[in-house]
Amino acid sequence: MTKPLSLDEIRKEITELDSSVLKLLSRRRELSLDVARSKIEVTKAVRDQAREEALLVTLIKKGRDLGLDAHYVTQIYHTIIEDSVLTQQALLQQLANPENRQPVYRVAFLGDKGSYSYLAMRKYFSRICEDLVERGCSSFTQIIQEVESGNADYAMLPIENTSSGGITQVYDVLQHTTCSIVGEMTLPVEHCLLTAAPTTENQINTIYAHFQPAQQCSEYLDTLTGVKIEPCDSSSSAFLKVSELKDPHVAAIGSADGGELYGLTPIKTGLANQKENFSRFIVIARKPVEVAEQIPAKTTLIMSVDQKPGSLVEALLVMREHGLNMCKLESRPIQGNPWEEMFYIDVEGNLRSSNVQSALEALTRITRYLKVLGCYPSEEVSPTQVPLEKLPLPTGDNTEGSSKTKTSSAPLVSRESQENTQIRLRNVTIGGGQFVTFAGPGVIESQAQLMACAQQVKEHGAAVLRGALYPPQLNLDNNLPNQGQTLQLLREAGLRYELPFVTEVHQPDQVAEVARQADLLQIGARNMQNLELLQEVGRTHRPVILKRGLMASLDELLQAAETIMAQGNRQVILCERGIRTFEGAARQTLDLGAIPALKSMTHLPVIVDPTHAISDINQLAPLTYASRAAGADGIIVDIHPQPDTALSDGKTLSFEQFSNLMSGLSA
Ligand SMILES: O=C(O)C(=O)C[C@]1(C(=O)O)C=C[C@@H](O)C=C1
Repeated sequence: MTKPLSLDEIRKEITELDSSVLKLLSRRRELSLDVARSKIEVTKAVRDQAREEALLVTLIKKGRDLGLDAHYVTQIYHTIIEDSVLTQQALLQQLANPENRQPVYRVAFLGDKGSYSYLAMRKYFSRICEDLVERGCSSFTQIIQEVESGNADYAMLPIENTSSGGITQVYDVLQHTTCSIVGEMTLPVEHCLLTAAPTTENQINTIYAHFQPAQQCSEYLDTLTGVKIEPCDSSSSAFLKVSELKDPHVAAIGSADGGELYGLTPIKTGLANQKENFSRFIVIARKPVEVAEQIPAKTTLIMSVDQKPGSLVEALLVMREHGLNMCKLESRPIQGNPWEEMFYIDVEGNLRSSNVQSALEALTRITRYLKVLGCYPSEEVSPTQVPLEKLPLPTGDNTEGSSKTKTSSAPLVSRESQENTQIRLRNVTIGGGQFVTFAGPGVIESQAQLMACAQQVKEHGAAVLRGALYPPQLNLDNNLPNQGQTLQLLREAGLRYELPFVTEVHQPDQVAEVARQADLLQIGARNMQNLELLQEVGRTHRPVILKRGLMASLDELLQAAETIMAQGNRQVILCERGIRTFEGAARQTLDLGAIPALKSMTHLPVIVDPTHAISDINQLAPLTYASRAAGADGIIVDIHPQPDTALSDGKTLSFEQFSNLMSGLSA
């Protein structure tokens, strides 16, 4: 028998392997630069998602043969491809703007080392130059002045955040600057509570924070009592203050990476109101840049229009007439002209292109003021997803040619009112023709059980993680995670496996908190006619799965959907889950006929949950295929590492059975 390797020997081999991986990554980067050069001659776009998809399919297959799971391989290659795209874009931009090339740039930003602007600046310029001279500033006006006066080559300015919205002071300085926007980047912002001395959260009585992070964490801060919030002019000055005080009662809000530069340690993470908290930054320079044709470009305009009815609409219609997608519209008061607004508009398009040029000509004729703030490469590299079926069946469109039923007492849900509703959850579209699988434990029992299920969900190409929050039919004394813990577990699993997640709401007072964290809400069959719950869910912006009541007619289901939609939330997914009949073989009878019937009555997506309508788990796959054949947009299934011990009251698939089901769906 060979002697097992010692820890030192294993580590030596790991280090050698990692060095080889780095060499290969460096060679891959060189090759992507060659690809970029080859694309100049043929003016081919940098991004080729068909090629990415084919590559991912090959790599996932190869990975599986080597014992690597699909999620792991996909995650790594999303990062590698993103790097490849951004590296190619940086090269093409340099070639398109040779006069801007310098080994060292001077960059102005808010705060000092460790601020979010500092982290964004380091990340953005790492691809563009060899070194940076950092010019930390104490205000946005000072930052712009640094560039306008020639003290800095560039400025990095935060422009918007997914929790707190547009950064109005930055919009205001842009109204008067002579500089141009030449770039953008998005940074994930993970706010933490950081301290300099060993302590616990409940000992903290003072928190130092910049206004923006404090606003983005307002819901967390509102839960604290007797804690003083000390405003600072940047996150880095908050770090500095806390590092100087070294007091166990004092903390700062900021990023873990930034805090580390000041010797601070995070004692709590994930403080932001939104679970996915991102900030977008813009890069400013004295002169505009050209954007290479191979790169997706954005153009930012500011304009003011006449103070008469319809002026803004007329201006916006110009974008539509020229086929320009507008990805941002903000307004700010015009300084010095009370009640007059300046509109900031981002459109997807290159300033040099004929449609942007002719749109600008048309706008010049109908606006009072119009200025291009800049045209710059779009840095959004959305990850390519490999679809479950390489050739998806057009399941969502089975209603074509069917008579459009008028549901007169439910005008919002009626098929007459519009074409099929499609609901987007990150990269998943429900109701768009693809059959979507929702899978996960019926009842969340522990972190290990949920993580194991989430791993399977991802590995087998299901699109949404499901997990029940409160099992009302179970005794809650038995150490199950409570509502807060369950949401936290789902959030962790969703983040780790990049899966949107759905969970059930039972009472109106749960809705706001669940809607803050989950991607999708679910109303159970027994609550289908709970008016207050329907109305509360209708007031949120989260899509909702509405299950048909055990004894509800299709009209009653549609009335319930109408109640939700009447409150403003138009993102309703209907779910057939079996109804009570005289047949006692299973708890309920799946009404397959409801699928095409609903499809002819409403434009809303329809999914199926067969969990309670089978007497044996082997009946689940045939009903799933039948649901797809009948035109359903998706299926909900329960999975569990040990189905025999599952606390869920429905029939549950083992991982192996789930794997077989997913293979059947992709065949
Ligand atoms: O093959 C290409 O065309 C590339 O640009 C390379 C690459 C990659 O890194 O694999 C990068 C971007 C494209 O979207 C597709 C693939």
